[in-house]
Amino acid sequence: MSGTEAATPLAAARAVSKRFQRKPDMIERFVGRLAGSPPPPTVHALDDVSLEVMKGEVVGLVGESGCGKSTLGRAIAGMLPISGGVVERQGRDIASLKGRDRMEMRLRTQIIFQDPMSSLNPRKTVRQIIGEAPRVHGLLPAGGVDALVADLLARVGLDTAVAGRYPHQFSGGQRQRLGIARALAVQPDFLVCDESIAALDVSIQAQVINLFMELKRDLGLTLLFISHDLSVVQHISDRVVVMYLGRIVESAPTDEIFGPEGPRHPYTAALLAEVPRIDRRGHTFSTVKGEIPSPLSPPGGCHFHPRCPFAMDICKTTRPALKDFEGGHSAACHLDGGAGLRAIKRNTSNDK
Ligand SMILES: Nc1ncnc2c1ncn2[C@@H]1O[C@H](COP(=O)(O)OP(=O)(O)OP(=O)(O)O)[C@@H](O)[C@H]1O
Repeated sequence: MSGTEAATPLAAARAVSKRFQRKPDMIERFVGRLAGSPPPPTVHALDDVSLEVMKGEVVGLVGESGCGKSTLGRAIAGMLPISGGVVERQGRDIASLKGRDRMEMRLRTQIIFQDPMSSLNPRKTVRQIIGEAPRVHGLLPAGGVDALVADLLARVGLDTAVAGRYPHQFSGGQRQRLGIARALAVQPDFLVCDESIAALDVSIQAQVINLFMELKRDLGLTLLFISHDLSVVQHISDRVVVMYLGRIVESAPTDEIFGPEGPRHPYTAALLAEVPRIDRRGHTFSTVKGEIPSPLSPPGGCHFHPRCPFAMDICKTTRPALKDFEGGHSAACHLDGGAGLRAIKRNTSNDK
């Protein structure tokens, strides 16, 4: 470094930034080095995923960390560009919409994140946080911001007197309620709840789940409920969708997947086996073995085959199609001619 030597990292950063201002060609040289390095590896966070959510439905989306749940939720909410395929709302491709139509469609899907603190502006009051988006988008009711804020606070179970407070003055559960109130302020009909209760104490989790159920009932909301916790998903969802390494491997009504017939895919069975339940003695096949493979180089054929206790040769080479069965159940598995675990379960119970 020429000229004055920077004494602290901050001073050094300032000095570098000044040099860039004086010599813009240095930026070009820096970019040139990056461009010459090998291209970064590509992760296909979603691989030929197709998900339909019906109006008023609660869909639980489960799977191990990194399988693509959040990516799918964000893509549905229009927060992430997708490299192929479409996201449709009532038959309309949301990417094809322009101007006001596009904005209205975006507002109709809102995401509730895991950590409300990181998505609530700490410098703004509750009134500002809740009132901002509806004001910007011309969605304020006749009574103005105050009426809207009071209505939403009451709806999420908070005292209307807290409108002048800041996010740090609330507990974790209360902040999540604020996050929900802010989402509701733009009148969505579809909420993507991305691990929305994962950071809360168990007793608070139950309260927030009940709030989601009340909102669904009272406002006719549709929910995509992303969670690691299968017992929560069982409680809240009408349908369970299971993802593994960017693919949907099973989708079924909750009653069926948690009922006596159980899942058709060994991965779902392994996930379920890890949920402690007193009524499932003799129902457990295996627990999921080993680490989830790197999404940078997923295994060929069925991505789950290296961990599957029932893997066959075909599983190593051929991707199983997601096959539809009666009752709205679908699974992607080569077992039992594509019927999944059912034959093995039947044989196991006959042997007893
Ligand atoms: N911004 C990003 N840049 C690069 N890779 C990403 C990005 N976001 C996600 N990924 C990758 O995409 C894959 C899917 O990630 P995603 O967060 O959707 O999974 P997830 O199932 O929601 O995991 P978790 O339960 O841990 O949140 C992972 O391999 C992840 O590393």
